[in-house]
Amino acid sequence: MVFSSPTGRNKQSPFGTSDDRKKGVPTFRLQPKNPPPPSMPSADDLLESAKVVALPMHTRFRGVKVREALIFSGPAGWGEFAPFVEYEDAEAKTWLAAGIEAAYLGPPAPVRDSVRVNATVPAVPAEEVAGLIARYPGVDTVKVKVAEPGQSLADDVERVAAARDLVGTVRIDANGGWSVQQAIEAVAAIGDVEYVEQPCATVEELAQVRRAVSVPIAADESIRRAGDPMRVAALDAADIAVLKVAPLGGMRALVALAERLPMDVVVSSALDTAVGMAAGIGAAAALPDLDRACGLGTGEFFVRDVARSFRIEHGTVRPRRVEPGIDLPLASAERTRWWHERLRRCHDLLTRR
Ligand SMILES: O=C(O)CCC(=O)c1ccccc1C(=O)O
Ligand SMILES: [Mg+2]
Repeated sequence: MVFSSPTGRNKQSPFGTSDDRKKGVPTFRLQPKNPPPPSMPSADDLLESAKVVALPMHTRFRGVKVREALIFSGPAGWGEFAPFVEYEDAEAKTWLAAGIEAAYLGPPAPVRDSVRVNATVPAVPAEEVAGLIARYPGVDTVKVKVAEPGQSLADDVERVAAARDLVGTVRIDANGGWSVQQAIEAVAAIGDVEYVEQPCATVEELAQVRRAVSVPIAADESIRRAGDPMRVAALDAADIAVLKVAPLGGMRALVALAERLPMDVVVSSALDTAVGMAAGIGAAAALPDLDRACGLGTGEFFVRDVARSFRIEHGTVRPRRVEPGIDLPLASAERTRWWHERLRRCHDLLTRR
Protein backbone atom coordinates (compact mmCIF):
# COMPACT_ATOMS: atom_id res chain seq x y z
CA MET A 1 0.00 0.00 0.00
CA VAL A 2 1.34 3.37 -0.90
CA PHE A 3 0.38 6.70 0.51
CA SER A 4 0.07 9.55 -1.95
CA SER A 5 2.08 12.69 -1.33
CA PRO A 6 1.28 16.23 -2.46
CA THR A 7 4.06 15.97 -5.02
CA GLY A 8 2.33 13.02 -6.62
CA ARG A 9 5.19 10.72 -5.70
CA ASN A 10 4.30 7.81 -3.57
CA LYS A 11 5.24 7.62 0.06
CA GLN A 12 4.98 4.83 2.53
CA SER A 13 1.61 4.48 4.22
CA PRO A 14 1.64 5.31 7.93
CA PHE A 15 -0.82 2.45 8.38
CA GLY A 16 1.78 -0.31 8.06
CA THR A 17 5.14 -0.85 6.41
CA SER A 18 6.00 -3.47 3.80
CA ASP A 19 7.90 -5.18 6.59
CA ASP A 20 4.69 -5.34 8.64
CA ARG A 21 2.88 -6.92 5.71
CA LYS A 22 5.42 -9.74 5.55
CA LYS A 23 4.78 -10.33 9.24
CA GLY A 24 1.04 -10.33 8.63
CA VAL A 25 0.36 -7.04 10.46
CA PRO A 26 -2.79 -5.67 8.87
CA THR A 27 -2.24 -2.59 6.76
CA PHE A 28 -4.62 0.05 5.54
CA ARG A 29 -5.74 -0.80 2.05
CA LEU A 30 -7.39 1.52 -0.39
CA GLN A 31 -10.76 0.01 -1.23
CA PRO A 32 -12.91 1.40 -4.02
CA LYS A 33 -15.36 2.61 -1.34
CA ASN A 34 -12.71 4.39 0.74
CA PRO A 35 -11.90 8.04 0.27
CA PRO A 36 -8.58 8.77 -1.39
CA PRO A 37 -5.78 8.77 1.22
CA PRO A 38 -4.59 12.18 2.36
CA SER A 39 -0.92 13.00 2.15
CA MET A 40 1.15 11.86 5.09
CA PRO A 41 1.27 14.76 7.55
CA SER A 42 4.70 15.88 8.73
CA ALA A 43 5.68 15.65 12.40
CA ASP A 44 5.51 19.45 12.49
CA ASP A 45 1.92 19.32 11.19
CA LEU A 46 1.01 16.93 13.98
CA LEU A 47 2.80 18.87 16.71
CA GLU A 48 1.25 22.17 15.70
CA SER A 49 -2.10 21.20 17.23
CA ALA A 50 -0.69 18.72 19.76
CA LYS A 51 -1.70 18.76 23.41
CA VAL A 52 -0.02 16.49 25.94
CA VAL A 53 -2.39 15.62 28.75
CA ALA A 54 -2.01 13.84 32.10
CA LEU A 55 -5.36 12.42 33.13
CA PRO A 56 -5.83 11.56 36.81
CA MET A 57 -7.48 8.18 37.45
CA HIS A 58 -9.79 6.96 40.24
CA THR A 59 -8.00 3.60 40.59
CA ARG A 60 -4.50 2.43 39.80
CA PHE A 61 -4.52 0.43 36.54
CA ARG A 62 -1.49 -1.22 34.89
CA GLY A 63 0.55 0.32 37.68
CA VAL A 64 -0.39 3.93 36.88
CA LYS A 65 -2.69 6.49 38.46
CA VAL A 66 -2.13 9.12 35.76
CA ARG A 67 -2.61 8.40 32.07
CA GLU A 68 -0.49 10.49 29.71
CA ALA A 69 -1.47 11.00 26.09
CA LEU A 70 -0.70 13.25 23.16
CA ILE A 71 -3.67 14.32 21.04
CA PHE A 72 -3.63 16.27 17.78
CA SER A 73 -6.16 17.45 15.23
CA GLY A 74 -6.38 17.00 11.49
CA PRO A 75 -8.94 17.57 8.75
CA ALA A 76 -11.12 14.65 9.92
CA GLY A 77 -11.02 15.36 13.65
CA TRP A 78 -8.76 14.41 16.55
CA GLY A 79 -6.25 11.60 16.85
CA GLU A 80 -4.47 10.13 19.86
CA PHE A 81 -0.87 9.03 20.30
CA ALA A 82 -0.59 7.31 23.68
CA PRO A 83 1.55 4.18 23.61
CA PHE A 84 2.33 3.08 27.18
CA VAL A 85 5.43 4.91 28.39
CA GLU A 86 7.56 1.75 28.64
CA TYR A 87 6.99 0.77 24.98
CA GLU A 88 9.89 1.04 22.53
CA ASP A 89 9.47 3.18 19.42
CA ALA A 90 9.22 0.13 17.13
CA GLU A 91 6.04 -0.87 18.96
CA ALA A 92 4.81 2.69 19.58
CA LYS A 93 4.84 3.64 15.89
CA THR A 94 1.64 1.75 15.03
CA TRP A 95 -0.12 3.81 17.72
CA LEU A 96 0.89 6.94 15.79
CA ALA A 97 -0.45 5.46 12.54
CA ALA A 98 -3.77 4.93 14.32
CA GLY A 99 -3.85 8.54 15.54
CA ILE A 100 -3.09 9.86 12.06
CA GLU A 101 -5.86 7.72 10.57
CA ALA A 102 -8.36 9.14 13.07
CA ALA A 103 -7.33 12.76 12.47
CA TYR A 104 -6.86 12.55 8.69
CA LEU A 105 -9.37 9.92 7.51
CA GLY A 106 -11.88 9.60 10.35
CA PRO A 107 -13.78 6.41 11.13
CA PRO A 108 -14.89 3.83 8.56
CA ALA A 109 -18.61 3.62 7.73
CA PRO A 110 -20.58 2.36 10.74
CA VAL A 111 -22.98 -0.57 10.54
CA ARG A 112 -24.52 -0.02 14.02
CA ASP A 113 -25.28 3.00 16.18
CA SER A 114 -24.46 1.52 19.58
CA VAL A 115 -21.85 -0.82 21.01
CA ARG A 116 -22.32 -3.00 24.07
CA VAL A 117 -19.57 -2.54 26.68
CA ASN A 118 -18.23 -4.41 29.67
CA ALA A 119 -17.36 -2.92 33.05
CA THR A 120 -13.65 -3.26 33.78
CA VAL A 121 -12.66 -4.17 37.32
CA PRO A 122 -8.97 -3.80 38.22
CA ALA A 123 -7.30 -6.08 40.77
CA VAL A 124 -9.02 -4.38 43.72
CA PRO A 125 -10.22 -5.99 46.98
CA ALA A 126 -13.55 -7.81 46.56
CA GLU A 127 -15.36 -5.21 48.74
CA GLU A 128 -14.67 -2.54 46.12
CA VAL A 129 -16.13 -4.46 43.18
CA ALA A 130 -19.77 -3.35 43.60
CA GLY A 131 -18.83 0.32 43.78
CA LEU A 132 -16.84 0.07 40.55
CA ILE A 133 -19.54 -1.82 38.65
CA ALA A 134 -22.09 0.80 39.71
CA ARG A 135 -20.30 3.25 37.38
CA TYR A 136 -21.51 1.27 34.35
CA PRO A 137 -25.30 1.70 34.04
CA GLY A 138 -27.11 -1.25 32.48
CA VAL A 139 -23.93 -3.25 31.88
CA ASP A 140 -24.42 -7.03 32.18
CA THR A 141 -20.83 -8.11 31.44
CA VAL A 142 -17.88 -7.48 33.74
CA LYS A 143 -14.22 -8.05 32.98
CA VAL A 144 -12.25 -8.77 36.14
CA LYS A 145 -8.47 -8.51 36.26
CA VAL A 146 -6.80 -11.53 37.84
CA ALA A 147 -3.26 -12.88 38.38
CA GLU A 148 -2.03 -9.55 39.71
CA PRO A 149 1.57 -9.85 40.96
CA GLY A 150 1.65 -9.95 44.75
CA GLN A 151 -1.91 -11.27 45.07
CA SER A 152 -3.15 -14.83 45.61
CA LEU A 153 -5.56 -17.06 43.75
CA ALA A 154 -7.93 -16.67 46.73
CA ASP A 155 -8.03 -12.90 46.02
CA ASP A 156 -8.99 -13.63 42.40
CA VAL A 157 -11.67 -16.14 43.42
CA GLU A 158 -13.23 -13.61 45.83
CA ARG A 159 -13.09 -10.71 43.37
CA VAL A 160 -14.70 -12.76 40.60
CA ALA A 161 -17.37 -14.07 42.99
CA ALA A 162 -18.22 -10.48 43.97
CA ALA A 163 -18.73 -9.59 40.30
CA ARG A 164 -20.76 -12.74 39.64
CA ASP A 165 -23.17 -11.73 42.40
CA LEU A 166 -24.02 -8.58 40.44
CA VAL A 167 -24.09 -9.38 36.71
CA GLY A 168 -24.92 -12.22 34.36
CA THR A 169 -21.62 -12.51 32.56
CA VAL A 170 -18.08 -12.39 33.95
CA ARG A 171 -14.90 -12.61 31.90
CA ILE A 172 -11.40 -12.54 33.41
CA ASP A 173 -8.08 -11.13 32.16
CA ALA A 174 -4.79 -12.50 33.51
CA ASN A 175 -2.55 -10.37 31.25
CA GLY A 176 -0.24 -13.36 30.72
CA GLY A 177 0.39 -13.73 34.45
CA TRP A 178 0.02 -17.51 34.79
CA SER A 179 2.03 -20.54 33.76
CA VAL A 180 0.03 -23.26 31.95
CA GLN A 181 -0.30 -25.22 35.20
CA GLN A 182 -1.34 -22.14 37.21
CA ALA A 183 -3.89 -21.23 34.55
CA ILE A 184 -5.46 -24.69 34.68
CA GLU A 185 -5.64 -24.55 38.49
CA ALA A 186 -6.96 -20.98 38.51
CA VAL A 187 -9.69 -21.74 35.98
CA ALA A 188 -10.75 -24.72 38.09
CA ALA A 189 -10.85 -22.58 41.25
CA ILE A 190 -12.57 -19.55 39.70
CA GLY A 191 -15.24 -21.59 37.93
CA ASP A 192 -17.35 -20.82 34.92
CA VAL A 193 -16.66 -17.55 33.10
CA GLU A 194 -17.44 -16.23 29.61
CA TYR A 195 -13.73 -16.50 28.78
CA VAL A 196 -10.26 -16.14 30.20
CA GLU A 197 -8.21 -13.50 28.43
CA GLN A 198 -4.47 -14.05 27.94
CA PRO A 199 -4.01 -16.59 30.77
CA CYS A 200 -0.33 -17.06 29.83
CA ALA A 201 2.27 -15.05 27.99
CA THR A 202 2.86 -17.03 24.79
CA VAL A 203 0.67 -18.32 21.96
CA GLU A 204 1.97 -21.86 22.56
CA GLU A 205 0.90 -21.69 26.21
CA LEU A 206 -2.54 -20.35 25.25
CA ALA A 207 -2.94 -23.34 22.93
CA GLN A 208 -1.97 -25.72 25.74
CA VAL A 209 -4.39 -24.17 28.23
CA ARG A 210 -7.13 -24.17 25.60
CA ARG A 211 -6.71 -27.92 25.16
CA ALA A 212 -6.79 -28.55 28.91
CA VAL A 213 -9.84 -26.51 29.98
CA SER A 214 -13.40 -26.11 28.75
CA VAL A 215 -13.56 -22.34 29.37
CA PRO A 216 -13.02 -20.33 26.15
CA ILE A 217 -9.65 -18.60 25.73
CA ALA A 218 -9.23 -15.01 24.48
CA ALA A 219 -5.99 -13.62 23.07
CA ASP A 220 -5.01 -10.01 23.72
CA GLU A 221 -1.24 -9.43 24.04
CA SER A 222 -0.74 -12.44 21.72
CA ILE A 223 -2.38 -10.32 19.03
CA ARG A 224 -1.57 -6.72 19.84
CA ARG A 225 2.09 -7.30 20.74
CA ALA A 226 2.78 -10.14 18.30
CA GLY A 227 4.78 -9.93 15.10
CA ASP A 228 2.10 -12.06 13.46
CA PRO A 229 -1.42 -11.70 14.89
CA MET A 230 -2.62 -14.60 12.71
CA ARG A 231 -0.44 -17.08 14.61
CA VAL A 232 -3.14 -17.33 17.27
CA ALA A 233 -5.45 -18.72 14.60
CA ALA A 234 -2.78 -20.90 12.98
CA LEU A 235 -2.06 -22.59 16.33
CA ASP A 236 -5.75 -22.79 17.28
CA ALA A 237 -4.76 -20.98 20.45
CA ALA A 238 -7.90 -18.93 21.12
CA ASP A 239 -11.67 -18.80 20.76
CA ILE A 240 -11.87 -15.01 20.94
CA ALA A 241 -9.61 -12.20 19.75
CA VAL A 242 -9.37 -8.98 21.75
CA LEU A 243 -8.54 -6.21 19.29
CA LYS A 244 -7.32 -2.68 20.06
CA VAL A 245 -7.17 0.11 17.53
CA ALA A 246 -3.93 1.82 18.50
CA PRO A 247 -1.56 -1.18 18.69
CA LEU A 248 -3.02 -2.56 15.46
CA GLY A 249 -2.37 0.72 13.62
CA GLY A 250 -5.91 1.97 13.18
CA MET A 251 -9.62 1.34 12.84
CA ARG A 252 -9.38 -0.02 9.30
CA ALA A 253 -6.50 -2.31 10.23
CA LEU A 254 -8.61 -3.63 13.10
CA VAL A 255 -11.63 -4.25 10.86
CA ALA A 256 -9.40 -5.96 8.27
CA LEU A 257 -7.83 -8.22 10.89
CA ALA A 258 -11.24 -9.10 12.36
CA GLU A 259 -12.29 -10.20 8.89
CA ARG A 260 -9.32 -12.56 8.61
CA LEU A 261 -9.54 -14.08 12.08
CA PRO A 262 -11.76 -17.16 12.25
CA MET A 263 -13.09 -16.32 15.72
CA ASP A 264 -15.31 -13.88 17.65
CA VAL A 265 -13.76 -10.52 18.35
CA VAL A 266 -14.04 -8.06 21.22
CA VAL A 267 -12.85 -4.49 20.69
CA SER A 268 -11.15 -3.05 23.73
CA SER A 269 -9.52 0.21 24.78
CA ALA A 270 -5.89 0.63 25.68
CA LEU A 271 -6.88 2.99 28.48
CA ASP A 272 -7.60 5.55 25.78
CA THR A 273 -8.69 9.13 26.35
CA ALA A 274 -12.05 10.10 24.85
CA VAL A 275 -10.20 10.76 21.56
CA GLY A 276 -8.80 7.22 21.36
CA MET A 277 -12.10 5.85 22.67
CA ALA A 278 -13.92 7.43 19.72
CA ALA A 279 -11.65 5.39 17.43
CA GLY A 280 -12.26 2.17 19.38
CA ILE A 281 -16.02 2.73 19.29
CA GLY A 282 -15.76 3.74 15.62
CA ALA A 283 -14.00 0.48 14.79
CA ALA A 284 -16.48 -1.59 16.82
CA ALA A 285 -19.38 0.18 15.10
CA ALA A 286 -17.92 -0.73 11.70
CA LEU A 287 -17.56 -4.48 12.37
CA PRO A 288 -20.12 -6.58 10.51
CA ASP A 289 -20.16 -9.20 13.28
CA LEU A 290 -19.92 -8.18 16.90
CA ASP A 291 -21.74 -10.39 19.36
CA ARG A 292 -19.88 -9.73 22.60
CA ALA A 293 -19.58 -6.72 24.89
CA CYS A 294 -16.50 -4.59 24.22
CA GLY A 295 -13.91 -3.20 26.66
CA LEU A 296 -14.74 0.37 25.71
CA GLY A 297 -16.01 1.70 29.02
CA THR A 298 -12.66 2.60 30.55
CA GLY A 299 -13.44 6.32 30.33
CA GLU A 300 -14.95 5.62 33.76
CA PHE A 301 -11.40 5.28 35.15
CA PHE A 302 -10.62 8.93 34.56
CA VAL A 303 -11.36 11.65 37.07
CA ARG A 304 -11.06 14.02 34.10
CA ASP A 305 -10.98 13.21 30.40
CA VAL A 306 -10.01 15.36 27.39
CA ALA A 307 -13.61 15.72 26.27
CA ARG A 308 -17.12 14.93 27.43
CA SER A 309 -16.80 11.22 28.05
CA PHE A 310 -18.80 8.54 26.32
CA ARG A 311 -21.89 8.05 28.48
CA ILE A 312 -22.81 4.44 29.13
CA GLU A 313 -26.57 3.98 28.79
CA HIS A 314 -28.35 0.63 28.96
CA GLY A 315 -24.92 -0.99 28.85
CA THR A 316 -23.97 0.62 25.54
CA VAL A 317 -22.01 3.55 24.12
CA ARG A 318 -22.68 5.39 20.86
CA PRO A 319 -20.08 6.36 18.25
CA ARG A 320 -19.58 10.08 17.83
CA ARG A 321 -17.01 12.73 17.04
CA VAL A 322 -15.03 14.04 19.97
CA GLU A 323 -14.11 17.69 20.44
CA PRO A 324 -11.58 18.20 23.26
CA GLY A 325 -12.29 21.04 25.67
CA ILE A 326 -10.10 24.11 25.98
CA ASP A 327 -9.36 23.58 29.67
CA LEU A 328 -7.33 20.34 29.47
CA PRO A 329 -5.31 18.73 32.30
CA LEU A 330 -1.97 19.39 30.62
CA ALA A 331 1.24 17.49 31.39
CA SER A 332 4.36 19.25 32.66
CA ALA A 333 6.70 20.99 30.22
CA GLU A 334 9.23 18.21 30.68
CA ARG A 335 6.71 15.42 29.93
CA THR A 336 5.37 17.42 26.99
CA ARG A 337 8.87 17.61 25.52
CA TRP A 338 9.30 13.85 26.07
CA TRP A 339 6.08 13.10 24.16
CA HIS A 340 6.96 15.49 21.33
CA GLU A 341 10.33 13.79 20.86
CA ARG A 342 8.71 10.37 21.00
CA LEU A 343 6.22 11.39 18.33
CA ARG A 344 9.05 12.64 16.09
CA ARG A 345 10.97 9.37 16.43
CA CYS A 346 7.86 7.29 15.69
CA HIS A 347 6.96 9.53 12.75
CA ASP A 348 10.47 8.92 11.40
CA LEU A 349 10.00 5.17 11.71
CA LEU A 350 6.64 5.33 9.92
CA THR A 351 7.89 7.39 6.98
CA ARG A 352 11.37 5.99 6.53
CA ARG A 353 11.67 3.91 3.37
O1 LIG B 1 -10.91 -4.65 28.06
C1 LIG B 1 -11.29 -3.88 28.96
O2 LIG B 1 -12.29 -4.11 29.63
C2 LIG B 1 -10.56 -2.62 29.24
C3 LIG B 1 -9.20 -2.47 28.67
C4 LIG B 1 -8.12 -3.25 29.33
O3 LIG B 1 -8.38 -4.14 30.10
C5 LIG B 1 -6.75 -2.87 29.08
C6 LIG B 1 -6.44 -1.53 29.07
C7 LIG B 1 -5.15 -1.10 28.88
C8 LIG B 1 -4.16 -2.03 28.69
C9 LIG B 1 -4.44 -3.38 28.67
C10 LIG B 1 -5.74 -3.81 28.85
C11 LIG B 1 -6.00 -5.29 28.73
O4 LIG B 1 -7.03 -5.72 28.21
O5 LIG B 1 -5.15 -6.08 29.08
MG1 LIG C 1 -6.23 -7.83 28.15
